[in-house]
Amino acid sequence: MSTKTLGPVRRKFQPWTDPAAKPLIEFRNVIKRFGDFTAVNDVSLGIYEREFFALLGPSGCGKTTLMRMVAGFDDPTTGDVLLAGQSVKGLPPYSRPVNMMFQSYALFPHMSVEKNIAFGLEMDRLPKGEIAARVEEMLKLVKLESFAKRKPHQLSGGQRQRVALARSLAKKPKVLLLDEPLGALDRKLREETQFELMDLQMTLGMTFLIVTHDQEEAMTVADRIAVMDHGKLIQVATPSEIYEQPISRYVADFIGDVNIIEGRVESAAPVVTIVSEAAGTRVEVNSDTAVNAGDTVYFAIRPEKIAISPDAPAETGVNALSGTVFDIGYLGDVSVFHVRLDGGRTIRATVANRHRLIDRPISWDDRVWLTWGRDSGVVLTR
Ligand SMILES: Nc1ncnc2c1ncn2[C@@H]1O[C@H](COP(=O)(O)OP(=O)(O)OP(=O)(O)O)[C@@H](O)[C@H]1O
Repeated sequence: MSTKTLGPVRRKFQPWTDPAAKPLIEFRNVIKRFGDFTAVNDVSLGIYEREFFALLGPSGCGKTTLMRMVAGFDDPTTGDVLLAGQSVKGLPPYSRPVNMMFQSYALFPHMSVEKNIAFGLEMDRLPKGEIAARVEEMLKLVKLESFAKRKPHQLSGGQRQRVALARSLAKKPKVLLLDEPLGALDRKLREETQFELMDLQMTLGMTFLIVTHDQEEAMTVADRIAVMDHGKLIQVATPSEIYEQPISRYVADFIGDVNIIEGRVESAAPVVTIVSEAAGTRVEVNSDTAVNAGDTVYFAIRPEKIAISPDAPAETGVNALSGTVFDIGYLGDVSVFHVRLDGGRTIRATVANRHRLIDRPISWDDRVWLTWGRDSGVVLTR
């Protein structure tokens, strides 16, 4: 199975960078209030045909509400939602070219797998032959051909989830909305199903909008991610941009692990030099962030970008801090070293375990050096 981000076709798939491209789904200054509570706060966003788009954020940030307004279960209080350039405000769910698959999907327990998949098509009174052909196609797509006659209780959780997916795909909606679609699956199955979803989405050429609070899932499946907080879009970008160039501490912290060092800009050019009293250090960064001497800023660096060594660095021009190891988290593939700097604060550095760990070269209470280059971290102003 292939990941689409590696494919040559997918690599060029960036309609959001094309000023002539028209979004398939568009939110225009959407505000949604429930009483005096604002669940969605002035969201403007375009999602393009064939895009796999993820809404990511903590519980209650407004992800599902945003999606429900596409599906037609809710309408904006103000602003507009458009599908293919047409406002869908006021249109009932069944008149929209959209289908929504819920986490707590309700398969009909008394119906077989094939009946479940056929249900929507029968409601639409499609000819019998066409329904049979479509059901067969869907069963093949989700690899459940041999399970057609079973009832939902005779399936595993993952298989049930695939039936729900087949059911929501059967009507071939232009847009499929997935609300935590893999929530019920264990980690291994979840990861496999993520790749299946990506393959399906590519094969069918559909537009997928997924809601998740699992950042790894969003990073894996999505072409772009919107990180939300309190009803607002904080950053909308590709997974790698979100990870490598977060625009704020909130985003940096929400996606993956990060060390954040607060400091003051000592000089802004040609490299940004930050002095941090709390960390007892000076950091040099190549940065595009517009800052001025004297500004308070935050230096953010991912643990895997910090090298850890018992020896002081030989090179000049790298950032180097010394400290003492006070904790080591062994995660199998990587080890996370918690290092207390001489100034008192803690930095985490991750090391890939490329060899089987029998004796650790670095252990508890060891004195170590942490080093990184000028391009390894980012400067954040908020
Ligand atoms: N019908 C409603 N009436 C009142 N408040 C609502 C209603 N629907 C949602 N809310 C509130 O709006 C906010 C956003 O809810 P929403 O379901 O969009 O969050 P979410 O980001 O999807 O969260 P989760 O990850 O927990 O599903 C929440 O604070 C929720 O309590």
